[in-house]
Amino acid sequence: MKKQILKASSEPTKVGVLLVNLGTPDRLTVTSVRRYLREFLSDSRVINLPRWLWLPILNLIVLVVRPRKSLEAYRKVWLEKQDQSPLLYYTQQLTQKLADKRADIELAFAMRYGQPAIAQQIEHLQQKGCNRLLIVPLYPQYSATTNATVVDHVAKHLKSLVWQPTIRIADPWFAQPNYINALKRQVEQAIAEGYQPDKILLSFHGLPNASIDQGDPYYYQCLETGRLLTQALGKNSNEVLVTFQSRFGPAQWLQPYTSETLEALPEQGVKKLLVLTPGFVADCIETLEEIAIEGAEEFIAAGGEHCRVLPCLNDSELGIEVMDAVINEGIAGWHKA
Ligand SMILES: C=CC1=C(C)c2cc3[nH]c(cc4nc(cc5[nH]c(cc1n2)c(C)c5CCC(=O)O)C(CCC(=O)O)=C4C)c(C)c3C=C
Ligand SMILES: [Fe+2]
Ligand SMILES: [Fe+2]
Repeated sequence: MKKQILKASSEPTKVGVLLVNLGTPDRLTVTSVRRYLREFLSDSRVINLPRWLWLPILNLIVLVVRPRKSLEAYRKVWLEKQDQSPLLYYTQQLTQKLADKRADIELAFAMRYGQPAIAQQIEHLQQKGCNRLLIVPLYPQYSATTNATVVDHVAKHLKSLVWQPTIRIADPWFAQPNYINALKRQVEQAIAEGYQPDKILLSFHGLPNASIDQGDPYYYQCLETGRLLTQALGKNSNEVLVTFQSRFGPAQWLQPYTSETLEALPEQGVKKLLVLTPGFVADCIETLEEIAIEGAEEFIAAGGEHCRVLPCLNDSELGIEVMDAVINEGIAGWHKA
């Protein structure tokens, strides 16, 4: 036994990077959507209500009503050829392209809810010889509902290990010049292609106001991304709006709400709109169905003429550059000579 530890500890140290996204249904079935929603919405980092109150609501109402409704939304954006949800596909592609670019590190991805599981992927990286791990929650802006639950889950797995890898958690990159510049270049490209919007709208995933009151910095990090992008584009806060989408449940969430704004803008003379969803690394049901399909329809129905929704950075060149910089910052000092 001792011998084995000695042998292992004299082996060179490899760096592993684990990208962690939210999670998504495996298949286009009610059962699969229900399983995913059950795991996601049972997380007390996501729904911060007493369990005795929330679990009956979840099991008797939400998991009865919502899976069918969500399935219809997933059906509209499901990637037929791959038979995968967009979130899984783009996360996989991003990981693959980063791995192709980076021979110096081992890369893998996991999902916080569902497959591939965090524990399984940490084990996989350890088997590849990595005893230094950078965990990258795939969210530019930090929230306890997304980032902290990843860290909780990693820690839960580490608790079962005798020889734990050394762990680092990547910083959120809401203000990183590479990220702001990538968003700026996306906007500039749309304009260069001849699309001259009256306004630009940045729609971030929402959060209950109560989370912010409890100290979650998410709102301020979204506003900072918005401010820096506005500045980089040489525009003002009347030309670039920040709104919040995907409200869930009856509580007050961050405002202004995206859908109310989309409905109000045409009346204010905004006929041509450019929309970005900079809080999402990869396109998913929230960007493709809620914004690019439903949101655009709401804008047109309210009298708007054109609503162009840009894709997330996904596995584009710009997206790879952003994540490459996040990784470099995260593993600084871990590089071997
Ligand atoms: C981008 C960051 C995200 C934050 C912050 C976030 C908080 C948050 N979300 C819910 C409830 C739901 N979110 C859902 C989907 C979803 N959420 C994010 C990201 C953030 N969520 C992504 C990337 C996705 C898409 C997943 C996909 O498969 O494409 C859903 C499910 C959608 C549906 O079934 O209709 C719910 C529900 C809460 C309550 C919350 C913070 C309190
Ligand atoms: Fe969400
Ligand atoms: Fe949604």
